[in-house]
Amino acid sequence: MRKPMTIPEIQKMHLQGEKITVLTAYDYPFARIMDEAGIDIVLVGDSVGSTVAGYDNTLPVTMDDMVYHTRAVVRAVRQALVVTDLPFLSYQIDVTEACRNAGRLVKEAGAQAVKLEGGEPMAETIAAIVRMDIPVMGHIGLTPQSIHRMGGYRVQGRKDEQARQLLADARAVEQAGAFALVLEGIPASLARQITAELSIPTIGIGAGVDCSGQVLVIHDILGLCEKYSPKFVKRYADIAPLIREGVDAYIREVRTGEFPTAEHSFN
Ligand SMILES: Nc1nc(=O)c2c([nH]1)NC[C@@H]1CN(c3ccc(C(=O)N[C@@H](CCC(=O)O)C(=O)O)cc3)CN21
Ligand SMILES: CC(C)C(=O)C(=O)O
Ligand SMILES: [Mg+2]
Repeated sequence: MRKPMTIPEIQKMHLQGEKITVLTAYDYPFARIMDEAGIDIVLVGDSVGSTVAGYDNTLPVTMDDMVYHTRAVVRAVRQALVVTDLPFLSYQIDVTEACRNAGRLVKEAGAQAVKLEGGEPMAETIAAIVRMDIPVMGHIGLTPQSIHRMGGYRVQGRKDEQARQLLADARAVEQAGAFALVLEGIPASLARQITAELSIPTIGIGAGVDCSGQVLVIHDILGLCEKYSPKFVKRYADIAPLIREGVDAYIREVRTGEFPTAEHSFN
């Protein structure tokens, strides 16, 4: 049996140069399947807003949403490390509120670590959460909670000045005590440079092959989210037609009286 994933185990993988695999999950059945497949980290992302709830972006997602989805995922996971996103407005107002909300995800929901978006300006917040012995994963580059500042989901760090800022952000997040850093939507060469500069692992999404690991949204790799098609998504399966096939057959059989038969009925 595989060893349960822990923060020290992630550090060991990184030291040994093993790629770290991360996928999002928001519910029991998906989490169960990817855990059994051997995923290293299950991320309960605030992308639950776009994938499951049908919002246009991640901003409406609440702390209660994240607690609910994390509890479902935690019940399913036996081996992987469970990390949960702090949603918009749960950590930006002040450090005290950030600490309380990070604590809720661990205490009420069972997350083993939390993730939050932002670089240098978030260093103090990251350090305070880490001081409570809650491991923090950073997230810089294309940070979806900054959609209105960015003016849409745009690749970040293409200009020299922005690239320098992202490198400073990455250093600040590491310095604050984060155990890993998500790099989203930045040029591959910049992600390679940041990964080389840091001693903590980087987890890329749209950040090229030279990150220490990769993360994608489960609905995207299975063809269940047609809303966005970012260049960085690879569709590994197309399950929407399978779902449609099952639903079509059910509707047809109920309408014709083919279902239920005696086999599905009680005497
Ligand atoms: N299902 C899902 N997958 C995600 O990856 C995801 C979410 N939801 N919700 C929150 C954000 C939104 N994300 C996105 C969405 C679209 C692009 C996108 O279309 N990017 C353009 C880049 C354009 C440019 O060059 O600046 C692309 O072509 O990939 C990127 C990230 C990532 N996150
Ligand atoms: C895509 C990952 C990094 C994320 O933040 C999310 O799923 O919310
Ligand atoms: Mg997120």
